[in-house]
Amino acid sequence: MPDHVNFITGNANKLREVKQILEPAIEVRSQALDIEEVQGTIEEVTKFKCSKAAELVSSPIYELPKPRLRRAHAYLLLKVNGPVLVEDTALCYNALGGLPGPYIKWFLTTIGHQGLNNLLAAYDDKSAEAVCTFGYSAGPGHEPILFQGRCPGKIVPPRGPTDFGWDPCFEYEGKTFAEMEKVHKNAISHRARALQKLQAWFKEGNTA
Ligand SMILES: O=P(O)(O)OP(=O)(O)OP(=O)(O)OC[C@H]1O[C@@H](n2cnc3c(O)ncnc32)[C@H](O)[C@@H]1O
Ligand SMILES: [Mg+2]
Repeated sequence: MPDHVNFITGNANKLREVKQILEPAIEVRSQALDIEEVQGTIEEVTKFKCSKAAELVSSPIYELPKPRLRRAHAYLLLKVNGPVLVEDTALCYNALGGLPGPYIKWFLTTIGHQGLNNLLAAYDDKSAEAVCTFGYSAGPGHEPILFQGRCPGKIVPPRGPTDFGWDPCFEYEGKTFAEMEKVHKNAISHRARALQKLQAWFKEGNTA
């Protein structure tokens, strides 16, 4: 297992949840970079974001794996790119064939919680899936490896605190994500399910 990951995100709530799930076993370092996001499938969006992050990020060389540390004094000012971890979150309505999907951020920003409900006004089927896709890249030129977690639920009028995205509108087993204790959400969420796969992959010895 690596002792840390470098999670690139501009979203403080995501970072908090990833820390709560991975630490203390794996330290979560972070850089807030605004990474360009392309159109495409959930997987394509995450892969592009991950490759871009690996190119853009730069860490001081003293964060390199131990063997390189020996010459640290001479190279303290050098920078390296990657490895990086990124994540993209989608909210997929079954009645809408998976939309808004990876474009949920723009829908939420533009039409808000009520709008997210109104989109389904013409349908009886209010079911949805929260999808979290992590991308891990060892550095520029390395193909990102994806770890995806899905959580089934349904879209409801907002209930609970409004501090994180669409949490108030996504109900899972009778409670919206916003109404749940954080530990409860972090045990069953799309993000938790994706991170379980990442943890299993690290445990197999893949530290890249
Ligand atoms: O820098 P990045 O990591 O891209 O952060 P972001 O906020 O831009 O995140 P996304 O591109 O993945 O867009 C996902 C949208 O869904 C929201 N979101 C992500 N995870 C969520 C969760 O667990 N519960 C509620 N809303 C969430 C988030 O606030 C965004 O509006
Ligand atoms: Mg984003």
